[in-house]
Amino acid sequence: MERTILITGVGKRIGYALAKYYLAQGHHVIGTYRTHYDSIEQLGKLGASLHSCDLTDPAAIDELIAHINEHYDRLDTIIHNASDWLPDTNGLSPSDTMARMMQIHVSAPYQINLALAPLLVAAAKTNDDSIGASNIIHITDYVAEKGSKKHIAYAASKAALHNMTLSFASLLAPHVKVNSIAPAMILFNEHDDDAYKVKALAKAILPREAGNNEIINLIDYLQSSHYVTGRSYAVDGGRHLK
Ligand SMILES: NC(=O)C1=CN([C@@H]2O[C@H](COP(=O)(O)OP(=O)(O)OC[C@H]3O[C@@H](n4cnc5c(N)ncnc54)[C@H](OP(=O)(O)O)[C@@H]3O)[C@@H](O)[C@H]2O)C=CC1
Ligand SMILES: Nc1nc2c(c(=O)[nH]1)N=C([C@H](O)[C@@H](O)CO)CN2
Repeated sequence: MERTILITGVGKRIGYALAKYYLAQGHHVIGTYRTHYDSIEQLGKLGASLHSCDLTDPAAIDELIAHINEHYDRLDTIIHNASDWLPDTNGLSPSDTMARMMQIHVSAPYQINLALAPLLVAAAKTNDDSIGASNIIHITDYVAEKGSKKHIAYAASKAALHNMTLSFASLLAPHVKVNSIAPAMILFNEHDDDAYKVKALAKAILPREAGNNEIINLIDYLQSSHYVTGRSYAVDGGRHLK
């Protein structure tokens, strides 16, 4: 069955991998991006519907929502992937840092979920029992439960994002399942040096750079489930046991 899947932040890394995967599986992908990389051209050639949307701009989010409501009568899955991993020492004031983190990771998903929930419900009501409910997936972070000395505002916003998983799961049942995915070491960044990599890998009892497929496979499972909602799934190499 072809799903219509909205993914935020498809320009690179996990979001780009998710978009490519679901396009290859024959689904219709609506992707949002901020920076127009070559990857956006690639996704367009693969059939994705792509929308520039800076999630710090509520008006841009309203435009995205209006477009989706005008052109679609159903949504099967929303994946809130877009994120800014902003350290506390970043040149902005503390209030601007926290406001930015809460806007991108909490306010934007909140605005999108409330506005597009009717499309998710509409899809679920047309699905036969083998497909079941629609899905919202919030990609949070291991630090939502642990905190972070260097990314306090980021971690707090990801914890708030998970709290919204609880609220939206209660609000939208039984037509929409809402779950969090809390990753740890999925992909290094290009600027990560060897010393950083050794330190980061040592934090887990399964010391590895997990890779995109850990997230893809879990999202496939969550979409296939008929009985999982309001939960967080850790993808973190057993960091809590170190
Ligand atoms: N990579 C990892 O190991 C881990 C990842 N995660 C989470 O997984 C998800 C994906 O991670 P990853 O692929 O590494 O993320 P990246 O930081 O590499 O990319 C995130 C995406 O979000 C977009 N984005 C950032 N700020 C904004 C904004 N203001 N408006 C719109 N889009 C924006 C980026 O666009 P642009 O390119 O324009 O900046 C980019 O496409 C995130 O939610 C992240 O927090 C959690 C733990 C570990
Ligand atoms: N938006 C992002 N969030 C996070 C990233 C990232 O690259 N972009 N990376 C991490 C780290 O991998 C961390 O989990 C391990 O050092 C966390 N969040």
